[in-house]
Amino acid sequence: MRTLTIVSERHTYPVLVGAGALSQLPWALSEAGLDERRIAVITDDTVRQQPIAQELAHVLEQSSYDYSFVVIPAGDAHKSLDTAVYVYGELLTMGFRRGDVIVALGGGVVGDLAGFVAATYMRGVPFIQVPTTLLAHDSALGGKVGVNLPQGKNLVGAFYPPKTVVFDTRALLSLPERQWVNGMAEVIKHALIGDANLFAALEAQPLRECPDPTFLEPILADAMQVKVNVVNADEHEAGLRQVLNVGHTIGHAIEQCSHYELGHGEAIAIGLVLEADLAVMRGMLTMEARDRLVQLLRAHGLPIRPQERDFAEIAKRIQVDKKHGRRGWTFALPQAIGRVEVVTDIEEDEVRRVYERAFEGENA
Ligand SMILES: NC(=O)c1ccc[n+]([C@@H]2O[C@H](COP(=O)([O-])OP(=O)(O)OC[C@H]3O[C@@H](n4cnc5c(N)ncnc54)[C@H](O)[C@@H]3O)[C@@H](O)[C@H]2O)c1
Ligand SMILES: O=C(O)C(=O)C[C@@H](O)[C@H](O)[C@H](O)COP(=O)(O)O
Ligand SMILES: [Zn+2]
Repeated sequence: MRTLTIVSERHTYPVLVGAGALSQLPWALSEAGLDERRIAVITDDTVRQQPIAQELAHVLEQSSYDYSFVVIPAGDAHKSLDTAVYVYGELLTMGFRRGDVIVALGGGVVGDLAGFVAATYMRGVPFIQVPTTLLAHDSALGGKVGVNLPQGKNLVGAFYPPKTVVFDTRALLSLPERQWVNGMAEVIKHALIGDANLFAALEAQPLRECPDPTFLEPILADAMQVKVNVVNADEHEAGLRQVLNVGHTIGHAIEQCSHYELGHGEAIAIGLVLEADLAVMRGMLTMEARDRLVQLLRAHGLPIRPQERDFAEIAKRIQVDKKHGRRGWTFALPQAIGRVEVVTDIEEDEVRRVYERAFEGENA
């Protein structure tokens, strides 16, 4: 098992990663000063049926914790204020108090929503992330919590760090192949941002399915370390943290336009390609590096072309992205494999050009 450390303004917290990490949860609760608290485990109706949920219940029972499950419907369409209101109601019904603890058991949807509930219920209760998807190697770290609005992704939220993250990689054994691949998009994103060696290792041996834990752990830890380094330098996204958003300015718009038919990682893969095209058009990135990115995404079975033909629909959603200042649009664009830069003067017309070009010669 490996431990990474995140230094937040509120508190420093450990990220435990490895097969069997869940057995460390009572220790982690105790280290965070949360012994003998009441626990609400927020999860979704798919994760509730998985072995990892039974395992969590077993661990809590063994340590005599008083716990209850609060179950929400699976899927990004439910990462909403309506679902948060439902969860607040369930917590009130069970008499959940300020001193009690929320455990987010699930992928990024559960983590973001449960974290948002934790940040806001009675003005804030402690919470713990127990990620269960590969994609959540990203979402469980860094304290961004929130929900979507009909107008755009993650438009309401907070920076609210968990007390600890316990990532038991055995959870990934029940993940469907599509969800594995979905998570690989953010692993590739982390390699693109800050680890050219990881990028090359994935080129040499693509991970189309969950490998043996001894092989997976260092790869996962390297991807997570890229995020940890950025978050530790700029927790509240004053500047540098925007690099973690590469692929997302267009990707979020694509994700929402698909009405969440596309997974987050699938949409981000398409966004990464289009934003790499934009970087090439601006003379920031070589065509060779762009082609390596496209090949790596393809090798992992990720989509690389958008489906939504109406750029106006995409532009409407890009417009509400949280990164933009008052002048142009702000994008995080790749400069090289292992380096991303924030650009603040992107014109809508440039994005339209790369977007519409993606449909040219599509049947060739
Ligand atoms: N806060 C952040 O920093 C951050 C970072 C990246 C992504 N996100 C957010 O994360 C979300 C995407 O996360 P996701 O892809 O994990 O989606 P998700 O939580 O919807 O999980 C994907 C699917 O896998 C199922 N699932 C989860 N764990 C499983 C398991 N162990 N076995 C079987 N099925 C399982 C879920 O029920 C769901 O149907 C998006 O809303 C995105 O905006 C947030
Ligand atoms: O942690 C970050 O910062 C990220 O940008 C990670 C992204 O992968 C993630 O999807 C995040 O939720 C996007 O944040 P947002 O600020 O664009 O909503
Ligand atoms: Zn993301």
